[in-house]
Amino acid sequence: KRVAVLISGTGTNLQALIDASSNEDFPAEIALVISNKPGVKGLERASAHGIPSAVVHHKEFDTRETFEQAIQQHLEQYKIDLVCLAGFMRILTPYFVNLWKGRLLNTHPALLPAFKGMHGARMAIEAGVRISGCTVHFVEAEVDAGAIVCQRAVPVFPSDDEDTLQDRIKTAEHEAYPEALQLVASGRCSLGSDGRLVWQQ
Ligand SMILES: Nc1nc2ccc(CNc3ccc(C(=O)NCCCC(=O)O)cc3)cc2c(=O)[nH]1
Ligand SMILES: N[C@@H]1O[C@H](COP(=O)(O)O)[C@@H](O)[C@H]1O
Repeated sequence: KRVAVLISGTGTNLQALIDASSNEDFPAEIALVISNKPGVKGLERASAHGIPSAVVHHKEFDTRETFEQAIQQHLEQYKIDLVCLAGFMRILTPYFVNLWKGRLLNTHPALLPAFKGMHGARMAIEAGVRISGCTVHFVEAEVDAGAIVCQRAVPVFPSDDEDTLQDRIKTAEHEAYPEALQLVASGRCSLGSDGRLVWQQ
């Protein structure tokens, strides 16, 4: 499967997917990286591995749909089969989500359905939970609400602040995302028409 990874920043999850895909038994190759922000570290990671990349800057478009159409053109050009959001921070409209239903994954830095939104680690600290983690899920129009493919739990220590917890969560994501991509790219896991996860026996 040809995979495009959409980023907005440092790209440590992108790096984890690149590293996992370098094993020839892995059922996916990272064929394209798209960032909505120029000059981010994730773009350097792509070029360091000879992976084509593009910047589609959302501020250059009048509407969300035209921004997403520009992304779609790159995905078609590179014959992409699956899209992975990895720190991609723009909400996608139903236009894009419906084009990629069942072929669009995201990683969230909390154990969904808890702590939806931008600041999963911060909300866990504020809530005083003792366990948090990450969730890889299919992307639906409703934010952070798609069928869950993989989750990893991490402990929350009394000494933790948002940064130390976010770091531990990222380490868990770097295991969970390749596992989730493996499951979906191999066809082991898919999204049912009822929006629930389907496991091939
Ligand atoms: N439709 C759909 N699209 C998404 C886009 C990104 C992410 C990543 N997680 C995200 C979760 C929340 C946000 C957010 O609230 N950003 C501030 C507003 C930015 C903007 O105006 O665009 C961004 C990414 C998840 C989803 C999702 O679950 N469903
Ligand atoms: N949405 C969150 O943003 C972070 C992106 O990190 P990176 O992959 O760019 O290092 C990840 O923790 C992801 O869950």
